Amino acid sequence: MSKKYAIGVDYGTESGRAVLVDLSDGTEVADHVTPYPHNVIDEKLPISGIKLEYDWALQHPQDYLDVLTRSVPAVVQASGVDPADIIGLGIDFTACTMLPVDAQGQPLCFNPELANQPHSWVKLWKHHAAQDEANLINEIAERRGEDFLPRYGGKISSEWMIAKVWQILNEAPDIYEQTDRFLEATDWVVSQMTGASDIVRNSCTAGYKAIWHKKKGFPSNEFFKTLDPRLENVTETKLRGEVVALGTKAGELTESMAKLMGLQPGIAIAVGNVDAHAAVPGVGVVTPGKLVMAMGTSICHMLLGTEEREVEGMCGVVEDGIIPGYLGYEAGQSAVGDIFAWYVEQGVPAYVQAAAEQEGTNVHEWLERHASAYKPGETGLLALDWWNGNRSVLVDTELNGLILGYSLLTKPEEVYRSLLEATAFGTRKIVDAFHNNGVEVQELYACGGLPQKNRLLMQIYADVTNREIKVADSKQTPALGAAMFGAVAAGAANGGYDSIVDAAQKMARVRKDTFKPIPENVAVYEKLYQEYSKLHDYFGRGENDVMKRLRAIREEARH
Ligand SMILES: Nc1ncnc2c1ncn2[C@@H]1O[C@H](COP(=O)(O)OP(=O)(O)O)[C@@H](O)[C@H]1O
Ligand SMILES: O=C(CO)[C@@H](O)[C@@H](O)COP(=O)(O)O
Repeated sequence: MSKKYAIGVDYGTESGRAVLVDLSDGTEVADHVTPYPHNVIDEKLPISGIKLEYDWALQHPQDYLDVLTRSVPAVVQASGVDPADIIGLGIDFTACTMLPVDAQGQPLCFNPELANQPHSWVKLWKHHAAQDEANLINEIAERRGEDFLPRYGGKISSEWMIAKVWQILNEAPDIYEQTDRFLEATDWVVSQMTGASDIVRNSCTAGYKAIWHKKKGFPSNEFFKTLDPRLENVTETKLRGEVVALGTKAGELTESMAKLMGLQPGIAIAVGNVDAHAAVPGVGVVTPGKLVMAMGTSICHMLLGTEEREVEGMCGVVEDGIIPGYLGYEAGQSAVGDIFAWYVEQGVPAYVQAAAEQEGTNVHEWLERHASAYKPGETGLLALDWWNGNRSVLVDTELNGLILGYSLLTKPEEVYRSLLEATAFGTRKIVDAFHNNGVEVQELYACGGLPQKNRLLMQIYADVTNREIKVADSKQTPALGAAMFGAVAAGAANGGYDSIVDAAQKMARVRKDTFKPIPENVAVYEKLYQEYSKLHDYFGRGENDVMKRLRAIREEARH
């Protein structure tokens, strides 16, 4: 039999990338990135120019289709592989990235009559404007003693499906009415490839983002009715659809999409998946004790366990949510690379930019090099990494960033280093929350853009967590994982695999070089972490709500 291949498509925050993978050993034969033409829409709507409120983050669904019709043919062409040997395709996506669609499965924002309504567009995972709804969901769930709350670390996030759906109902009841279904973007894109009239939902986003449970289903109608009588039947109406397990074949590629994507019609299309979750088999992790960090604009922390434990502020624990047969745990930090990007774009003096340009390097690399000259603790700075709120363990999008310890002598590279360290302390909080609550974390695995870009960052993470970090060999780990799920959807009989464990064992690799904790650094960072924890609790657990008061004053000033 000739060699067989699968394609994985990874939908990130700013771009989508396709990778064509050799199924015999996981070699990434070709990859191609399509930046989203509309990127993150957070100021004004396309075409109408209507201004968006603070904390909004939308996307254009056409950008997702563009990735399929640009990046997929590009990898096929670059690889020289015969399309007849490409047997499956899987995708992974940011989540909860959701959209309202009509009865034909078309996004409401494609309708020219609705395109000027912000609520008809895709709400990106980092759309944080449904916090009021999330607060009420949590209050009511707690009052009613809903048993789902502990599975989500005690709090449902404003980033997730139910809060976003409720915000639409509250602020644009006409859009809510005209919505046939609310879909995760990952399920919508899959339906566009399979043409399935009966759209399927994947168990991963249903479980982590829409409070669905393998045995118990969604929360009761009674619960939704208490939230708002208009939501009583939402799970049977606008959230309806069969929920199917990861690795399942959602359907086959249609003739029309095959033509646009340069593939053969009829190949297996796997049900959608989440970027961070796909990355776990992508680095070869299929057993407990190994925390996978998908490190990019944000970090998602993924871990397998054998028992359901309650862990403060985790995003969720879902049976079979990552790898069948295990409980999949997720936690995360809402901004990591985004914080460094903010500093590089908004905080760096002109002389740094000029120096970087003169040396033919970028500003991140310049700052990393200069920050590396400092020893842990030497900057005298300490920061809280809440530039985009706190996802775990506090689950509060209304918290903000903080840097302490400035003096007239503070240098830009010292600030940069303090930001790298702050994100490492945030990760340590998550590692400790799992480990101290019975979900062991022995070693760390890193993938995503950051481990390839910043060695100082990775060494700081090893030192702060006092754990060895293995780095994925793949440059596109979530896409590799998605391709594995595509191969599983195709099945061994067609040259793919029968299980994700088989696929991961054959196709995933980590680099030889690892980041090991340096004992002197560990000791200093332990002291700094204790200080970080004090600040964390003081500003994050209600002792001083100054961050929330500042937000309220800002809102008043804006209106
Ligand atoms: N040298 C660097 N050091 C640290 N962060 C960097 C560096 N270069 C880029 N970044 C950050 O990496 C992030 C993008 O990560 P990447 O994994 O490529 O994207 P995504 O999260 O969208 O998948 C951006 O937030 C950017 O600020
Ligand atoms: O929240 C999740 C997964 O649950 C992510 O999709 C979200 O943090 C976005 O990830 P990226 O930073 O784009 O890699």
